[in-house]
Amino acid sequence: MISIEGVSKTFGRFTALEDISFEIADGRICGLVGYNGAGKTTLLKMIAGIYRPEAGRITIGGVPVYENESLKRRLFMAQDDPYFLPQGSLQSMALFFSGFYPNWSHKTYRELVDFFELDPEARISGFSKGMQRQAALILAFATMPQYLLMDESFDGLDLSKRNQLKSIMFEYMKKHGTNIVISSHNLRELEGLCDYIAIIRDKRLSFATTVNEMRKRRTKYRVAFLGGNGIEQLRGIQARNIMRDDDSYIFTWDGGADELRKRLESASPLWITNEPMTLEEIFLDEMEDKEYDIATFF
Ligand SMILES: Nc1ncnc2c1ncn2[C@@H]1O[C@H](COP(=O)(O)OP(=O)(O)OP(=O)(O)O)[C@@H](O)[C@H]1O
Repeated sequence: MISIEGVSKTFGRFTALEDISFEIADGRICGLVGYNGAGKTTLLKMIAGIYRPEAGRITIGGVPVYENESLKRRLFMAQDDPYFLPQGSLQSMALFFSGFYPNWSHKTYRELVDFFELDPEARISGFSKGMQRQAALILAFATMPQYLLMDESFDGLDLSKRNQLKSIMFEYMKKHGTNIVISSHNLRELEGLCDYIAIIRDKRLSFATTVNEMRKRRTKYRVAFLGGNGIEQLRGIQARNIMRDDDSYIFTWDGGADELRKRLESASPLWITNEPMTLEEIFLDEMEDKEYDIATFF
């Protein structure tokens, strides 16, 4: 269990994160989501024990992680800008990591090198961005971490490699019941992968919940009105993200269909249907972006 209790982080006078609290149970794949600059990397670095929180505390399996050497050897953070030894190859990195991580598996390392078809003797700095990402992931999994923190790990990978990475994550999770936290600003990437989501917004935790609960929070409806127009009624019931689509409106609303039918009665709805929301739609709905009049920019 990863437990984050009232955690804040400042850099000089700048507050990056404020009073974050949530728990990630063992065996979960948690998606840490937020826009650019939301504080995802900062939080991951605190979970990894790289940064010390100014307030609050983070424990893993009940013990604090900061300056906890033995815990850090069972945990791996696959950074967005992975570290490699200067002039390092996969082989030299494997040697380097095998000395630090007691669970290092040379078998897993060899399997993954073959799987990704990378040359273990080549200089990693000569690899493309996507290949460097793959090299970092090979090393990450070969340390056989009990806790795996992944910062934007899908970035730079092509579609087939992304799918392969998802399969590897599932397989690793199935065999080792590890705890994986993956940050992303792309919910589409996390669909079908994560069973727990934490959203950071304006330096604070917006919410952290299971994906099932998240889907129950909000429903996307489609409604058609007799006579075509019902926008005022929809605004009146605080429908969100209202969009017109031919003769119907699509919007999100927090309540159930029966209640909605009752609330819209005066506008004579012809029919009301609901549709499943993707994680991305729930995220965008939650973020409620400011509206800009882009036409005035130029
Ligand atoms: N070492 C640092 N020194 C000063 N400010 C920092 C430092 N690291 C992060 N910040 C600031 O903290 C905020 C959060 O940054 P962070 O990298 O955690 O965001 P992020 O959610 O990972 O963003 P992105 O999706 O763009 O990678 C940003 O405003 C950033 O400028």
